[in-house]
Amino acid sequence: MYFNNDTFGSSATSLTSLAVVSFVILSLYCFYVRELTPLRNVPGPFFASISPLWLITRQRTFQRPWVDLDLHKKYGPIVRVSPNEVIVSSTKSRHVIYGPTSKFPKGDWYIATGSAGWGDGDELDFLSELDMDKYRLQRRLVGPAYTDNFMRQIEGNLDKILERNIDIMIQRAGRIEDIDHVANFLASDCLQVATFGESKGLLEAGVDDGSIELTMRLWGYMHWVGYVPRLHRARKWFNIIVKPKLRIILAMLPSLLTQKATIHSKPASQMTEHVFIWMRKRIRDRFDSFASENLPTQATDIATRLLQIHAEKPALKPHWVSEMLGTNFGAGVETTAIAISSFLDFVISYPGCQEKIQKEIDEARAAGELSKIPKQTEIESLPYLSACLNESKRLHPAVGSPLQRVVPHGGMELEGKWLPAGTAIGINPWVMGRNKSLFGADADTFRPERWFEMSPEQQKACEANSMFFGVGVRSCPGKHLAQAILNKVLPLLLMELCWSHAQPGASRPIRSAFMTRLHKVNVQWKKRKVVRTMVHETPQETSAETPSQNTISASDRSGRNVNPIRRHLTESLPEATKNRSLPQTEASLKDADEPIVCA
Ligand code: HEM
Repeated sequence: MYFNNDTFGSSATSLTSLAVVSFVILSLYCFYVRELTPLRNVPGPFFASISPLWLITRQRTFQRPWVDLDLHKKYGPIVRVSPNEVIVSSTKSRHVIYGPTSKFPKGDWYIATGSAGWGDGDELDFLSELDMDKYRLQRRLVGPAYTDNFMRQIEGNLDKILERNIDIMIQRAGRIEDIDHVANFLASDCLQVATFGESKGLLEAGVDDGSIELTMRLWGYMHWVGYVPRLHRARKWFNIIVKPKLRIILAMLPSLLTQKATIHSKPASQMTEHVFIWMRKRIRDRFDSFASENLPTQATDIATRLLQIHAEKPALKPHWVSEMLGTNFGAGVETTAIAISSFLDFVISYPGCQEKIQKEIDEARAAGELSKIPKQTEIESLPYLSACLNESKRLHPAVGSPLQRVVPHGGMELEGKWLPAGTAIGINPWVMGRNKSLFGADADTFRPERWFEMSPEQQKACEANSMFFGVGVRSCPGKHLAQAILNKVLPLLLMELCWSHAQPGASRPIRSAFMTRLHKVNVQWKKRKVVRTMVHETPQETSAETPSQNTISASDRSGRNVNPIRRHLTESLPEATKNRSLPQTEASLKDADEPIVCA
């Protein structure tokens, strides 16, 4: 082929013209989104204001909590993080966006957590649901299976698995373990027994059955694709073409492969089927029992309770029951595991903290206020442990990304800036948990003592602003379930075991993909030498009135305005123990003389 100089010349000219035109269009676009839209007055990084790519690349660092904290430090209480998105940090904004009278719907980010055309639109999928009438109906229907009272009805199931698991952990003392794995195994076993009354014994098997890996991968995808929801919606075509069974296999494939690799090093007896396959079988069994009217009248697990509700109120459709049961695992395991692991990590790291909690536990045991497998309500006899839990909840909430909402019709002014309708807006729970106006100048520090220094009003304000379980109408439906597990597991783990980091002095690395886990933090534990026997093991009476599940309560179960932490402050622990009139049984006298040390 023959080209003359004119051909080269004209194609070079047209390329140059194309580049110039593209540059001009891009510059005009940048100028428009940066300077002519109503968000132009909101401070923030330049690139964030012209393209969502800035935010997506930050998401891909898996360090979103630190990104948002740094942004607020640099730019103030309102920051533009994308052409159409801002984050805010004040308690006032929190009230406006998420409060009881809020009209802010969930943002498009949540589309990525939904099915993108998998189903027929009639699913129960709380996290991504936008139809508020349907949402309210579904929450009302499933509500009785998640109340604080019902959690006490299923407590026996939790006791059994915890008794077994703590024995296994004692046998494994001295091993180096990833704290995230151990916490996931514990949380998964607890949620299995709470849901179905039985567990496949993940902690005992000591291997990921694929569920931990799968959940991590799913969040790894959802947390960034949420910022390009069109991409997720495009999957609808994939879902239409590929049959549902094949889709499930494809979704599970990476975790099945990982599971195989892990399990090969284990004896065959320890092999364990994927939790989602296990779950589907249990759901089918329950429906079969239901069809043959073999359901027990007294529900001791959530599956039975939901089927009872379905029998009473057919508006709770069978597939909604299945989906809600699946939610216990999809939404419950990782979050509960994060709460367990971050609490333990803080307690190990804060000098003297573990010893102080253990002393408190021993004193409560000796006073007959704490069972060998702690009851949910007995957490009230552990004010210092509760204060530590409050600290870890505020400093390391499970969700580490802003809870995205949308400015409603008409727009509004917030933090002195005008935000047009449709602007995405949110507060990161990590940011609210470190709010200095609530927690003081040292809000970034883990210091449980702060909870003893607060007035009841201050404590109430901290409680009301907690975002640990989400906020308002869209707050977590599983909070009583999760809190019931935490109230039992945390005292038990410290009653029986002494914890330490495998590499002392190491930092606390996180991996945040909406769910914010500790990343590769290795721990060890030893059995504690002395675990006191309780004077009398009779379970405490349960009460309909319960303290708030978000943080420690400002009033006791009888309704008196007694803050257990303040009570703890006024009666210092040793004094409180001295004043208790302990029954002088042989066991209590013998225990009182023994030193409490870690083996
Ligand atoms: C310690 C454990 C848990 C923590 C820290 C936690 C935290 C949260 C948070 C922060 C939200 C709000 C998310 C948002 O607004 O985007 C939420 C929502 C949700 N949680 Fe939990 N959760 C826990 C356990 C559970 C359990 C056990 C279940 C099982 C039922 C559950 C089910 C859900 C569901 C379905 C939603 C969506 C609600 C909605 O969007 O309206 N969570 N959770």
